[in-house]
Amino acid sequence: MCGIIGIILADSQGTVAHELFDGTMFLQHRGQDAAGIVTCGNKGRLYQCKGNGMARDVFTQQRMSGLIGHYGIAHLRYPTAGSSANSEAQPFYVNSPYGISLSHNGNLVNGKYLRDYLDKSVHRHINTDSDSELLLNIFAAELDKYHKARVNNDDLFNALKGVFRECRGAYACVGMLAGYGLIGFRDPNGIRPLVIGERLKSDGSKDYMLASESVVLKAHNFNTFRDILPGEAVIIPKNTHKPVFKQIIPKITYTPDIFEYVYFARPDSVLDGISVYHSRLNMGSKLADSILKHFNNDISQIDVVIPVPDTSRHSALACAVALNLPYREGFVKNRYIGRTFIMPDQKERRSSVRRKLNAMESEFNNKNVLLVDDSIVRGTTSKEIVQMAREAGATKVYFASCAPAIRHNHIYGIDLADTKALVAYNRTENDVSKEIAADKVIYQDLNDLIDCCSTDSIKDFEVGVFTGDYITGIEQDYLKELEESRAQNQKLKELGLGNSTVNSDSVKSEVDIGLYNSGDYAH
Ligand SMILES: O=P(O)(O)OC[C@H]1O[C@H](OP(=O)(O)OP(=O)(O)O)[C@H](O)[C@@H]1O
Ligand SMILES: NC(=O)CC[C@H](N)C(=O)O
Ligand SMILES: [Mg+2]
Repeated sequence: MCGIIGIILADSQGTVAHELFDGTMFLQHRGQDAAGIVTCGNKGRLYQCKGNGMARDVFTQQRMSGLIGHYGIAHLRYPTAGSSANSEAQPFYVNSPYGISLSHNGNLVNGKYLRDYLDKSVHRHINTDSDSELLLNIFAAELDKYHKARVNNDDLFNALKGVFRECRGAYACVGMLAGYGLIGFRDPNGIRPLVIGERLKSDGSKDYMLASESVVLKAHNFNTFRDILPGEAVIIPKNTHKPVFKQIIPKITYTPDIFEYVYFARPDSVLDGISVYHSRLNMGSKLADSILKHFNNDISQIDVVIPVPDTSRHSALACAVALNLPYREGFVKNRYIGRTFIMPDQKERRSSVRRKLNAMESEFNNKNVLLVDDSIVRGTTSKEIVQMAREAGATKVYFASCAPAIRHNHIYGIDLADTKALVAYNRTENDVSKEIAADKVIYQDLNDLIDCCSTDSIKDFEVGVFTGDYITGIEQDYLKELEESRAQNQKLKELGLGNSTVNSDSVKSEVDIGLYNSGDYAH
């Protein structure tokens, strides 16, 4: 899913890097693989610090001290295209034209076409397998068409029109044109989120921030904010320091990815006017209805509702209240282990569940427990958790999911390339119960989930992961190629070649050209 941030301060002598760094702390849950910041100094020079790792490890004090300038962008990466090579850490940069850097959240689904177009028609060199590098180069190629020494807002908006025309898929982006200012834009279906806010200063001037989630804005006192709309762009030039909004192309749909509400986003964010927290409470209450149905309205055989920390906590509580059953925190979460689902490989994910969650016997011993999680995806967590509940003495273990069964790829920003890895793939509910060794598995109904998130203005969501119908459609063979490339990356990683220098084109190397994309230059 990735997290993106852009900030421009009113004070042109100010330093933005600290706030960008602080902002990444609020979006770490969106990407744990790589982090990056690029700032722009007064002479229009860009300063960069990026590489693989969590934000706190990449942004050391020493590296941060070199990030000069009052505007800049940041990125937290959860790889969903290409590989997890250092060279694919974002923001990406191209020096021509004008010096552009870009942070992208989402996935393009017509990468093959874009790669071909960039190569054969506009002759731009692409150095990695990242779709974000393609997007940036499309933008650069569009801007190049004006053959101008200096561009203006209209040129930028027109170039974005070209981006919207060429790029298919999900993209919420913040970009920066060296010496010019900040840019933000969102795909015409509004699949991935992007919020803009302002912070009024005592002298009447304003700072501006763009971010994936409202929680970052609130935390930094950017109190007036709104969502960038599908197909809309904003430019905040450093000279005028006034945001200029433009609907670049008419919105096609307004269909945010429902998985933001199920799992991705922080509960204290409001995205597209929908409170993530409230949607999760709704999911818990609605799930109670399905549970009652499954038990023919007799839940006397359930003693206690227990959440699977972290994400399902609020839903599980609402579910327990609706069922009039006790709620207990039977699993203690180790706060030093990050999200397991977005870890890059399965072995790591599996062992992390046990390191992350520990069962308290007193809450399980001789009890029939109803475990509630936000979703069951590969089943890594649920399998382990059910077993832990039994080891802790549970008599019966029922497992309920706030999301419906996941049987399809998520193509807009979740690393779920291989459908066969999904525990519900080609399996019924009963099969899934057997697979995770639960006594019963209960899923939320899709229409109920949609109801939980709907508002007066947004009633449709991107739900392809549940239905296999994707809002943008996909390029022929896209899924097959995605599966193949992700499988190959996985194999290389298992062989320990993911970051090596072995002489093979398919190996992602630390020594991919480092001119603009190395993470280590700042040591
Ligand atoms: O079926 P799986 O493949 O295991 O995926 C689903 C699980 O992964 C996520 O937890 P995660 O540990 O990533 O994050 P959380 O702490 O926010 O719940 C999610 O909340 C589910 O618990
Ligand atoms: N999860 C995301 O948004 C990833 C962005 C981009 N597709 C990448 O893999 O770097
Ligand atoms: Mg979880």
